[in-house]
Amino acid sequence: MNFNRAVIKVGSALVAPSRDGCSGQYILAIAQFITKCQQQGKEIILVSSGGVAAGRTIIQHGSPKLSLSTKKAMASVGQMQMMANWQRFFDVPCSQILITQNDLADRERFISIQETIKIQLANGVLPIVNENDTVTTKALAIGDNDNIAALVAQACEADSLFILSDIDGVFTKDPNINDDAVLIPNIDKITDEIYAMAGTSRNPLASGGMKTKIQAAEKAVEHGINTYIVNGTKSEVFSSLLAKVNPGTRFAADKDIITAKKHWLKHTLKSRGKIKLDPGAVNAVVNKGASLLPSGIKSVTNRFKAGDAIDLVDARNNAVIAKGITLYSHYDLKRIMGKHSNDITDILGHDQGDVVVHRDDMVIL
Ligand SMILES: Nc1ncnc2c1ncn2[C@@H]1O[C@H](COP(=O)(O)OP(=O)(O)O)[C@@H](O)[C@H]1O
Ligand SMILES: N[C@@H](CCC(=O)OP(=O)(O)O)C(=O)O
Repeated sequence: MNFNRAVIKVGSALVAPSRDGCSGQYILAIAQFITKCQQQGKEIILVSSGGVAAGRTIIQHGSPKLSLSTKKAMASVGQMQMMANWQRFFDVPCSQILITQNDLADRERFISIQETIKIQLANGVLPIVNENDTVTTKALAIGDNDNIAALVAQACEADSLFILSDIDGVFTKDPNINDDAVLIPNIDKITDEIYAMAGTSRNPLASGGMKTKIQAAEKAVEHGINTYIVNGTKSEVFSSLLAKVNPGTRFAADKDIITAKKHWLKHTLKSRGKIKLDPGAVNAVVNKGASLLPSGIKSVTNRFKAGDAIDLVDARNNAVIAKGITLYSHYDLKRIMGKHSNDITDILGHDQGDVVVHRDDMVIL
């Protein structure tokens, strides 16, 4: 359980336990844990939820089910309260980093976030990240900080991710509604069976429940990041972590780490379209590690630009075999599909290179 750089994700229930403004009830023990880690020379990045719960008393609301705009208004005012609440427990300066899915999906912005965090860590700052709720739309929002925390852990090359919630870890079913639920201390492989155990949250101000925590763990372990889901309401949990004892559920990091870029491509970028490949192209891409040439493309679906992520589909059975970044738009691809690479310039009047999807910009699924 050794770690040098960790992302710690703190859920709404810990920041604002009564769902009405912030409290120090659980934050104090978490802040003490972070301080002890920092004193041992470890680097910590905090991902904190709780903006909506913290701002709930300030924005008027009628029904218990809040609209997206009301939640955004709460989040933006609650963010100030939440940051102030954290800062009062630290002597080190805290920084506020608000990000969206678009920021993480754009390679340049991803690198910008990465550089900012690294410089702050080198200067003894505690970065505190949350989703920028004001500017997100329903379609674009990652919508939960569990997944954001996994992506941040990847961006700042953390070796561990701690997801602190109001529950001891992953149980065989939701323990809040099933008395016979049993805690699973170690998960070596995240299977459909594990996902089937994970339910939603009963807290209307939280977003994901256990499902998004498992998704986050899957993203993180695949990137070589050990992930823990532990109970942040129990101060003894932090003594266990400092004593290198697992107090909750541990997901072991994948030994076969895929590169940062492929991880970003697979998990963060949304596919904008699909192209169907003939058997020769499928074989070349899947078995020979080749780039995709226009000659192997049989059809193009949806509208997309050069630089977008698209699905590569086996035309024989419609199975998605890979995801990659296309160097050509749907419009250009419709004109060069099935053609030899040497003919691209003649057909289009320009060319972006011989290949449609380069091997380095592709992940096999
Ligand atoms: N299999 C499961 N194991 C543990 N908790 C589960 C499970 N399925 C659903 N849950 C629920 O997930 C909740 C934690 O998620 P959530 O409320 O979103 O926390 P946070 O606000 O910390 O992100 C638990 O309180 C529990 O009710
Ligand atoms: N950006 C939102 C985070 C919502 C969220 O992910 O909540 P949770 O499931 O408690 O981690 C907020 O600050 O309230």
